[in-house]
Formats: sequence, structure tokens, C-alpha cells
Amino acid sequence: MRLDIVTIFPEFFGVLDVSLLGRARAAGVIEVGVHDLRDHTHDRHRTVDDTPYGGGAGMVMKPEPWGEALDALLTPRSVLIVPSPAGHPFTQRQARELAVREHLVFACGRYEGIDQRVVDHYSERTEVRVLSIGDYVLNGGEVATMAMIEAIARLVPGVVGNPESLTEESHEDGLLEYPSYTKPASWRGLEVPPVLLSGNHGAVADWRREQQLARTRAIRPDLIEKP
Ligand SMILES: COc1cccc(Cn2ccc3ccc(-c4cc(N)[nH]n4)cc32)c1
Repeated sequence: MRLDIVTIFPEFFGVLDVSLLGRARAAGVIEVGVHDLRDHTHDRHRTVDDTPYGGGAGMVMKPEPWGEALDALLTPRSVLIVPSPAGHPFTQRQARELAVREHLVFACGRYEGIDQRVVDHYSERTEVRVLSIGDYVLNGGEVATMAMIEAIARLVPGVVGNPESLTEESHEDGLLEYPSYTKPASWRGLEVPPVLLSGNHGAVADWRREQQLARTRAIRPDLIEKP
């Protein structure tokens, strides 16, 4: 898999060399390119934003630098991912879908966002996903991109040491995960649920499923599909 990130803060992504992704890059499983949007400006001030048509507060990112930057990166097999508070929810299902794709290009906006014509233009000629990581507003797309890259990269074969650990996670089966315990069996008067010490694997599996359902009903009833 290749990831390309376009941003006005390329230094933000330096951490990708040390995280989980660092090992994946070292193993050649994932290639990452970080690109400064300002390299695609041609004025003395390297301008990437301007005032919004129709008035209003803040600034909007100009389409021309984005067009030049994305033309240089996108191929017909790419997926262009545009983080936005107005996007479709980024979910574990999205992460699974994107983890098997060949080339992801992340467009990290700032200010009040990117001129809409950029999404409109590329939607005509490639796959574009405008995605939100949650119902809150960040200052730009970089943090959202980092979160999505981590969620996606860990599902790419060869990135995580033990692939089995990926199957029993929250949201993998549509439910929240069960509570986990380790030694000591008793801590500050709190005991590990006895079933987990029983050695009865069937009873443990049943208990864990019950815990998943109870937790999901209590914390995220929206995840339980209505019959
Ligand atoms: C576009 O509308 C906006 C309105 C007010 C501020 C901003 C700031 N901003 C700029 C680019 C950008 C990209 C992503 C996000 C974002 C994503 C999520 N889940 N929250 N926030 C926020 C971004 C944008």
C-alpha cells in the first residue's frame, strides 16, 4: 500500500516514522509520502487561502494549489480521502475497506476547509471519500488523517505482529469488546471474574459474548441493528 499526504504542515507527520507505521514502512509493507501544499503555489507569499465568496468569517483554501498537488499524485486506482467535519462517518468498516486498497491520498485542509470544487472535480475522475472521525470540529485535517492512517494501517497484512488480535476488537464484529483482565487475580480487593480462571473455554467465550452485548446495549445502543 502507498499513502500520500498533502498538508501545509508536513512536519506534523514526522511521527509516522516511529509508530506502528514505522515498522510497516521498514518492512516495505507501506510506503508513505508527505507533500507540502505550498510547493504548489507560485506567488511570493506561497498563498494557499483566500476570503470566502458570499462573505463570512475565516478563509477558504484556494483550488489551484490543490489541483496541482493532486494531479501529481492521483492515479485511476487511487482513493482521495478528504477529512471534514461534514463528512461521512469514518468507521471500522471504512478502515477495513481502505486497508485493501493500493493507493490512498489524504488531503489535509485547514482554515474553514478546501474550495468545494476540488472535491467536485476529482469526484468526476477518481474515488473520493469525504470522511469525519467524529462529531466535533478540529482545526484541520492532520489529526483526523493520523487517526485514519493508524486505523487503516494496522489492518494491512504484515503490519500488526499477531493478526488474531485484530479479530476480537471493538467494532470488528459490530459490538464493543469485552472487559480484559490480567494478573494479579486480586487487586485492591477487586477480583477477576471467576469464569476467566475456570479453564472452561466454552464458558469463557459465552461470558465474553454476554459482556460484549451488555456493554454495547449500555454504551452504544446505536450499534445494535434493529431486527
Ligand atoms: C470544513 O468546515 C470547517 C468548519 C470549521 C472549521 C474547520 C477546520 N477544518 C479545516 C479543515 C478540516 C478538516 C477536517 C476537520 C475535522 C474533521 C472532524 N471529524 N472534525 N473536524 C476540520 C477541518 C472546518
